[in-house]
Order: sequence, then C-alpha cells, then structure tokens
Amino acid sequence: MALEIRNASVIYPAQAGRAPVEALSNINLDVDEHDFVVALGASGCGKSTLLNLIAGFLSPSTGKIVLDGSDVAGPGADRSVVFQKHALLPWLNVRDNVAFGLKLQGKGSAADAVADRFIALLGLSGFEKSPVYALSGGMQQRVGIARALTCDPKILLMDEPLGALDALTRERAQELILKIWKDTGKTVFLITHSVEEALFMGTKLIVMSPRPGRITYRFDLPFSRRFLDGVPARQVKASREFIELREEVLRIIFADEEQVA
Ligand SMILES: Nc1ncnc2c1ncn2[C@@H]1O[C@H](COP(=O)(O)OP(=O)(O)OP(=O)(O)O)[C@@H](O)[C@H]1O
Repeated sequence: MALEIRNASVIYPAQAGRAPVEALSNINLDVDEHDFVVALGASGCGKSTLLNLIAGFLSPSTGKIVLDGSDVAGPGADRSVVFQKHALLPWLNVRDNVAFGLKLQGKGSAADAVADRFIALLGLSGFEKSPVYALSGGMQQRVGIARALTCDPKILLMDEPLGALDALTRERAQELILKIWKDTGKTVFLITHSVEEALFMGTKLIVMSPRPGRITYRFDLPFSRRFLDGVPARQVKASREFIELREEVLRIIFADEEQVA
C-alpha cells in the first residue's frame, strides 16, 4: 500500500458574501505501508479536509491523491473512517454493528465470524449481543474501530477518535489501537488535537498551519515502537526525548493559535 498526495489544494467556494477558503495549499505527502501518520495543528488548519480527500469524500481543487497507483476518485472499501462520533446504529447489537459494512458488501455469510474476530481483538468478547446504547463511550468507540477493521481496508482513517473519552480510557484506547496496528499491519492516518497522543502513537507526524492549510513540519517518531517493544506507556511519555519534542511541537502550535486569535 502506498498513498501519494501530490500538490493537492482545496478551495471551498465563497458562501454568504464571504471570500473562498483555501483550506489546503500544495500538500505533498507519502504514506508507506504500515505507516502510522498523525496530523496535528491549530484549529482550521485543514486536518479534516485532508482526511476527507484521502477518504474520497472530497476532490482536490488541484493536484491528486494516488492509492496503490490509482487516482482516488471517491470513497471505496479500501479506506475506512472512524469519526469522533462513532455513528453506530443504536437499534443493532454489537455484532450486527461490526458486521454491518461486510453485509452491505454482500458478504453476509462470513460476516458474523469476521465480526467476532474483531470484537475479540478489541476486547469486546461477551458483548456480541449487547445493544450498543448500553455500552460505555470507550466501548462504543471500540465497536466503531472493530467495524472499520472488518472491511479489511488498506488504510484506516481516524478523525479525533478518542477526543470524547476521559483521560484514563483514552490512554488505554491509545495502547489498544497501537497493539491492533501492530497485529493487523494496517496503515493508519489519525487526526488528533493532543500533542502527547500524536507523539506516542505516530511513526510520522505532520504539523499543519492554517490560512492557508499546509504542512509546515514533519517528524519521524520512535515512541510507539518503544511501547510495542515492551517499554511501559507512561515511561515512554515521561522520557526526556518525548518531553522535549512535546514542548517543541506545542510551541509551534501555540504560535499558530496566537496568529489565528
Ligand atoms: N464545507 C466548507 N465550506 C467552507 N469552508 C469550510 C468547509 N469545511 C471547512 N471549511 C474551512 O476550511 C478550513 C479548514 O477546515 P478543517 O475542518 O479541515 O480544519 P481542521 O484542522 O480539521 O479544524 P478543527 O481542528 O477545528 O477540526 C477552516 O477555515 C474551515 O472553516
């Protein structure tokens, strides 16, 4: 799997007497198989617009998005999206929610078995028949991730998936997502507002700036691999290297926030 974004820009047309918005300007990004790319940046810098381009929900005004040699021309089963609001179907139980995408693709006979495998991977065994409204927020978000994984996407796109969780649940979910990333070998593109989450989870970090939205900094990150090699998460996050980079990235983002304010 290789994703290439070449000179992509997005201009939202003028609305209600306002000027057009250059949400993304000249974005270039290479994502290799099994990369875990994290996008971070001040509000309005175009993170969701970039995710929507990769998902195919939006077409670039200029430039192109290429996935495995083919231009992205719309949404497809090779890309799954997990949103902050998980968009589960409240009248269905956990298994039926997780199997939903496969059944839509006409793979009904195998769907339940595949769903149960991902339900187990996300630590939800025993809840297959529970209605989703009866689950905690953290469990519902895990159902959403299981559902996205059942379709076996080439790339998993996540827009602030853990933003609504309390601090402890969020840390546990970060660790779980990293273990699943390792086990499944998926390629991940994740948006977050948390600098600590970005540094801990990503293998590649892009920092974006607004007006127009563009990539201003890129970092290769070693921290998730250290955690997966057995170093406890808190120890990784408390290391001097992690804290120094966290402060550097925070300075970049605060400078952008002040310019916008
Ligand atoms: N449909 C739209 N029409 C017009 N402008 C839009 C539209 N969607 C987003 N924008 C504008 O484009 C810019 C980028 O928005 P986007 O939501 O991609 O940023 P973001 O970095 O994801 O923001 P946040 O962190 O607040 O979610 C912002 O100025 C936003 O107001």
